[in-house]
Amino acid sequence: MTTTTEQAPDGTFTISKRFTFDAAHQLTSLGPDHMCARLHGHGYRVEAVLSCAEDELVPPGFVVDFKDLEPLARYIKDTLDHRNLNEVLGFEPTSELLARHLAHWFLTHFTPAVADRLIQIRVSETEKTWATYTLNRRTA
Ligand SMILES: Nc1nc2c(c(=O)[nH]1)N=C([C@H](O)[C@H](O)COP(=O)(O)OP(=O)(O)OP(=O)(O)O)CN2
Repeated sequence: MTTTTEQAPDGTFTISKRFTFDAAHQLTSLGPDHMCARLHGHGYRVEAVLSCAEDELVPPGFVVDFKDLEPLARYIKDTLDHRNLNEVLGFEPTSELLARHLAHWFLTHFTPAVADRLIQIRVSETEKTWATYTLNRRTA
């Protein structure tokens, strides 16, 4: 039987979109004995995660149109892709701090209709690792 809106369980919709870039970095504060203190590169993956309640969906049933996230792709390509992150970011470029940086950029460059739905930015340097920055959203 088809589930109608009235029969649907109470829940929250979440979407995510993945972006990729290649960059070099070194974590100089780790000290010379740590391999990540040496200049090296990663094929980075970034995921933006957005969420809203059912009554906040926009037609035809989107949290946000995936296409509307294109400015984040452009920022990543223009600013981070094929760069040395130590040269373009003003902080030690760990996955965690990069995730927070991208969340801040997202909140300050998207319209509220999109920015208000961001809940997480996730950054991966390798197949096995992810760092997540989760926004502390206050509910009224
Ligand atoms: N919490 C964090 N730990 C580490 C970060 C980070 O951003 N956040 N970054 C690094 C280095 O950049 C390193 O290149 C990646 O670390 P690691 O996963 O240990 O590297 P490997 O792929 O070589 O790991 P193996 O388990 O040996 O395959 C370090 N730590």
